[in-house]
Amino acid sequence: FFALQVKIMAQDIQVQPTPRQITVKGENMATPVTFRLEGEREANPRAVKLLKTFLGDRLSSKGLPLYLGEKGDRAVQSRKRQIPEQPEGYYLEINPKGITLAGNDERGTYYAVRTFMQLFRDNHLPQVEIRDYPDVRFRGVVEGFYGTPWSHEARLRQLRFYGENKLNTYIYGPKDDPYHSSPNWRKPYPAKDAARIAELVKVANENEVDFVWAIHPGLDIRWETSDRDSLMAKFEHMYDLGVRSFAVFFDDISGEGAKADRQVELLNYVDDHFVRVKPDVTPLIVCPTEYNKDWARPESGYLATIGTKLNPSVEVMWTGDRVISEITREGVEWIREQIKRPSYIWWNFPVSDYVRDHVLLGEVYGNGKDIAGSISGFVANPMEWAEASKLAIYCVADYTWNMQSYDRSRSWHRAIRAIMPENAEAFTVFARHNSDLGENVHRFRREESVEILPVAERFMKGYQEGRYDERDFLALQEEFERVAEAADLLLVDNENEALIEEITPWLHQFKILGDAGREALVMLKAEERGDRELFLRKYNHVKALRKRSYELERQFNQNPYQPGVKTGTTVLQPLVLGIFTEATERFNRKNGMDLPLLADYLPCKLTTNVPQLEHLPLQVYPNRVHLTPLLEVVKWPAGGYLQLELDDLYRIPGTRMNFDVKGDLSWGVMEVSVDGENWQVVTLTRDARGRLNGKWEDTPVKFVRFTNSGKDEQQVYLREFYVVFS
Ligand SMILES: CCCCCN1[C@H](CO)[C@@H](O)[C@H](O)[C@@H]1CC(=O)NC
Repeated sequence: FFALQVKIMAQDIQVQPTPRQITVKGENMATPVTFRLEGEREANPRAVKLLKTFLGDRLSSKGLPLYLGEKGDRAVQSRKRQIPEQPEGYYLEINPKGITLAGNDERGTYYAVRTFMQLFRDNHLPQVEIRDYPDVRFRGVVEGFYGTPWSHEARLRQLRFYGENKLNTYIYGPKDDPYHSSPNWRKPYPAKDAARIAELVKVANENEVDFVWAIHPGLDIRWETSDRDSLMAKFEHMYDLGVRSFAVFFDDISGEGAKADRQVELLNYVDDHFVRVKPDVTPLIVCPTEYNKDWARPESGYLATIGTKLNPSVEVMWTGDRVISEITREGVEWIREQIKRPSYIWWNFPVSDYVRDHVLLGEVYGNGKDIAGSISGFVANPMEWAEASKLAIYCVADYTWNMQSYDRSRSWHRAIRAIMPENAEAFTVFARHNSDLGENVHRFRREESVEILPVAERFMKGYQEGRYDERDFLALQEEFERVAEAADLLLVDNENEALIEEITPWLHQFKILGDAGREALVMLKAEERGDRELFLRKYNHVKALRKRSYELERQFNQNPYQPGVKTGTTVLQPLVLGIFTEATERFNRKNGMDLPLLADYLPCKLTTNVPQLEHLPLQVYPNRVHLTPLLEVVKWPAGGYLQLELDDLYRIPGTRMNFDVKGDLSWGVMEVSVDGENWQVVTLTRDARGRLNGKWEDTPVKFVRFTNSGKDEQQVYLREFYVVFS
């Protein structure tokens, strides 16, 4: 019986991340009024500071002894053999005779204190022994996305969050910071920015987080000593600001900067003459140009060069089989062969810079639990929404510390309670329906609205076949009510204002979705009862809600890629539209009316034979359609075409393309057609900014296409491509 009881008690002891081994040694004990701290002179000063701040006036020269220190320190000598050998491992013991917080190294001691703080209750302490250490050596976040870099305050909050969750790495690499990338990577930061970096380093150290400063020189680096010296000088400048961990990113570049042997020569030089001569700099990290298997070209010999010529101590990053992909055992073993070392995973989730109208709040899943042996690091690339990214980051902390015990749902629920303790329920409802990305160029998808999906599918099928289960109807009604409630509760929440500020546009959209869902269900019942007056009232209400939704889309989160605010796109939005459409069509038939359906605006079909454009989502507005711009270079083969087919005949008062091409664009031809057979050429003029503009005011047309009519493949950036209709 006792063993069972002990087991139960071990489970209700919540430590984050999940420790490797907890042994309950007896009943809970009363929390001592005071503690006598032993070992503070030798122990990790950051651990001492954290513990003393936490215990405050419970510290005294009398009271229960609390032994703190690293393996080899006198204070924890008697427990030396209990301390795990692994880096950052620790041993924690609480019993009526005393408390021991002993690290295998300084960071281990710090983590023992963090665990102790989580176990602490004012009136009782569990009698436990914990032996714990992380699976993955380097764990954390790479701020490596395109878009608005995180604010200084957001970064400070992140670093404290990492300290609480035993993440030990933050890589600073925002693509849109001109001093990280071109054109100013050669220049020192202006004083104000430099001071902020120095403060980040200080706070990172306090939280036992390595602040890794990354440089992204590849867009315009010249393989000469002058640029090598510029890079060394910049690293010295960052060293003077307190940075002790460095990275060089060669991702998302082409041309000269992408040459493997040149990159390796530079990296080995930096490793030999900077990293290894400084007394306290951690191993250099590189992000290779071929950073995923999909982009790896064995014939280029790029990875082979990295594997055979790059100093073995340099860490090599990897995003998996594709730019955005789940990390599998097979995948990490493949790359390990190529680069002759474990890979340092750069996981492109929850980054959303290619689906900017979505927030990604879903569970962290799909990565192997058996990959720890083949990787040296695992850092997540987050969204530009720092607070909202904490949900996934919390789960990554859990997963990378103790893979075998990682439970995606338990971790996700704990993450929500950690981030929104008061409104955990409301935030859970919101996060459940804001997790998928929708159609996107990387074709990476996540589950969404998992619980309600079977009910929604069963109900819609039943409704269309003329009989549905009333219980399903009520379940959907309840869900839409929860959606509306959650939105309002979160909009007035003040426990995490920074988070609410980030997601407010999505909360407004979520409220509209909840209201529209409830009203569409009332429409359905009114139609069944033949209550014309009520039906028309609710019909008009849903249309008004739809219009408000589109207005929000154009007011918030405007960016040149995926402007707007999408929520519940995978299940709830289609469900509302489906109910509204079916009810309205029935009403029209029964009453000889022709109430228009929700103008989903100008449905427009894209067809193309350019591989990278095949799954491009369209941004459709009442009289315009935009192609989603792409971050990566598009290889447009000779004869490659892109065609838009409209639902009717329209004039085209304007069309614009920006391919960010300095050179000749005569290979590009734009044509229009009424029937998709006979085409007329549209005259294109190039404006001062190199954009191609055209229009077609003659006979209305149904098709627009753009073709590479030259004989060579063209490499362009799809910065902007839209067509206006009238
Ligand atoms: C132009 C390359 C498109 C891939 C860009 N990926 C991410 C996803 O959009 C982006 O956030 C990040 O900068 C990045 C580059 C990358 O993954 N490097 C290892």
